[in-house]
Amino acid sequence: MSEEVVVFEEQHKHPRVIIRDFLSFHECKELEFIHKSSSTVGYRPNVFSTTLSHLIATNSSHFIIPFIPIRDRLKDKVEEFFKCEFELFIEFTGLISWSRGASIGWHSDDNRPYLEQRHFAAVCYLNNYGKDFNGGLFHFHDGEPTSIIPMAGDVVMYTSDNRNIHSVDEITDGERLTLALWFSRDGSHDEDVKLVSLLSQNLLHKNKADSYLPLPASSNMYWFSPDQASDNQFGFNICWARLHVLGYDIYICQDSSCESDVSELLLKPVRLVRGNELLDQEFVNILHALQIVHFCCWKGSALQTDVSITDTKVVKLSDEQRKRINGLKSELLNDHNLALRVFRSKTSEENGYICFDWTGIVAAVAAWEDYVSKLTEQIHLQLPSWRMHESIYDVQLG
Ligand SMILES: O=C(O)CCC(=O)C(=O)O
Ligand SMILES: [Fe+2]
Repeated sequence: MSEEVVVFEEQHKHPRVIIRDFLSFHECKELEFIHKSSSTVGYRPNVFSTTLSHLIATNSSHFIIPFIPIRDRLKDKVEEFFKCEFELFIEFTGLISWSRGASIGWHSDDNRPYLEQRHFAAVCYLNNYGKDFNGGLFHFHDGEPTSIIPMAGDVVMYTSDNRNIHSVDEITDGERLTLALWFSRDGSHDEDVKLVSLLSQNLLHKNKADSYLPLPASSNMYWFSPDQASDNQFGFNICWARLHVLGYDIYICQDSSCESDVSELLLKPVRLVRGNELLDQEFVNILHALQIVHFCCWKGSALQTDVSITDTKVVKLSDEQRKRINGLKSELLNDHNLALRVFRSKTSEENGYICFDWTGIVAAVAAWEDYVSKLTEQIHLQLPSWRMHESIYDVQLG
């Protein structure tokens, strides 16, 4: 599909552009996979985010690779459209999802002292209004267009100043996902410098073989509470909840009965459970299991065809194991209905209830390993050039 650039009258008064089909279906789905398996609770109520520095901090630096060509293309387009070639730096890159209850009133994106460096914004829509979520329309206060209906693959670019005051309606259902970037003319706010330094510290001393297994951040970063301002004990762990809405339970393998610290629990090996079936396959921690399940959702039927399944071992869950699962669930998912309201997808197909089969998960384990090891190889090949230039870009390796 080729992109279509939509420009509007009074460009000088309201510098903005929409590009339809800027991202491919594959790019949207890959970023959705990364977000749903790596996000943390965000900076505002009912918002979740995945930043590049968070990916590095959780041993998932390789997930930066799919962002790189997209960032390059976005920066080129912003510079071309707003006529500032070679002048911009990327200030922030992040995947941001909003679920039921999230909204933002009229604002410009540079409206706080600590945001003054933001000169341009690019918001890419990764899923669809009406299908994946309801509510969440984008509005400009003045000029054309007055509203934007988010559609996967489209991007809106605008200056961050008060010529582009905008708002987003409250999400009423589902989860609205975007890739948001801000650009600055001020090189001291270049996020690449910071990211390259983090990558260097994280990757240089690591054993390549296990460098792609995820490592959870502190547990409060995954704790959703209805009232985020207070240290509310009600709510849920978002990793557990994302698996729960897809029909899975988590069995924590080592004896965790005396474990009171949730952070410790998140670091333990886990197994996946569905109904009274336990898959006889250990994942290093809950994030690892979450990645496999979302990888399976992403790849779907494409997985089964090229992997032969001979050793799918499923055992019956014992009463003792069920008791332990329920005990942990009452702690980590103490508001079950809230979790469903926040994460339940609008389409039951995506919730994985149709044609569920353990062989899909087993196939996903092998295919995921192949996928992440290739990304890891890429990051090790490109990092020396990034270090040299203090910039993250698509290195053409001859
Ligand atoms: O997600 C959108 O459509 C815009 C979000 C926004 O305005 C912001 O994060 O400042
Ligand atoms: Fe905004």
